[in-house]
Amino acid sequence: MNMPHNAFKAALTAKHTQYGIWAGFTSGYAAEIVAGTGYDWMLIDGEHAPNSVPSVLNQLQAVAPYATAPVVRAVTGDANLIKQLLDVGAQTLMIPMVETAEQAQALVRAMRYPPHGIRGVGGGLTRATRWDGVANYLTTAHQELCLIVQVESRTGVENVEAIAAVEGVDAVFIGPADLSIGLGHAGNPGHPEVQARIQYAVNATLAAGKACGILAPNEEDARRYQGWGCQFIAVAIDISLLRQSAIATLARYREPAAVQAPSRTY
Ligand SMILES: O=C(O)C(=O)C[C@H](O)[C@@H](O)CO
Repeated sequence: MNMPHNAFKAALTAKHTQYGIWAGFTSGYAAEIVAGTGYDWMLIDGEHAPNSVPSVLNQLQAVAPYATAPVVRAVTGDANLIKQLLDVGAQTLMIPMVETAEQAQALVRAMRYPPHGIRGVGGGLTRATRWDGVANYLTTAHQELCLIVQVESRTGVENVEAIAAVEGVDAVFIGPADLSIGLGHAGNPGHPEVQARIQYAVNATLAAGKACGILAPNEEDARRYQGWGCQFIAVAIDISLLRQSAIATLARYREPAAVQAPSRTY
């Protein structure tokens, strides 16, 4: 059996933007609905959605038949958690709040087998190897694995050149919500200081020859970041889409005062 192809990693060098959607429902059923809608990639969020390794596995299995590539965000860069997520078959990992090149190097090592890293061998127990069905998994796995580090703090942006330059880091993903609150502009990623740092981080990442991504559910933001050179942009969050649509539908029938105004992080 051949190694499953990582369509997300392959597309990072494509000329056209990869549009993604945040998947926060933690269920295979909901993830499959999202995967059937045609986005290039979807983010299974293990940081802020209440996911576990088994629930991530369930979603990876549910979306496997679809063209939408799953990206899994871990809650931390812990090497043991990374090992488990890779073993259940995640091929692209996003790790939040990376602030130094040393942290990025440790993440690369967590994703690679010795002598290049510290990943333990799960072998025939793991979905990643298709229970030992994939030939030469131990020596070729790294070719289809993809590491995205999140830069989303003042310190992270200060160190972004060094972070992006780390061999084995495939992409940098900017977190506008955390960056804005960290800079003292809670809920205001559009603040000029935040925007200046985002643009700086995008430029530095591209200059290092790495791909840059960002979350931008607001269309104007998404198009601006696209213009700055971001190659993969999450333009929607499934939970927000449901809530906004539910509110808008009810608003067509109820008095405006009786309908909740949606509040936004972005
Ligand atoms: O800082 C950000 O922006 C992110 O990292 C994304 C948020 O965590 C996202 O979950 C908000 O919905």
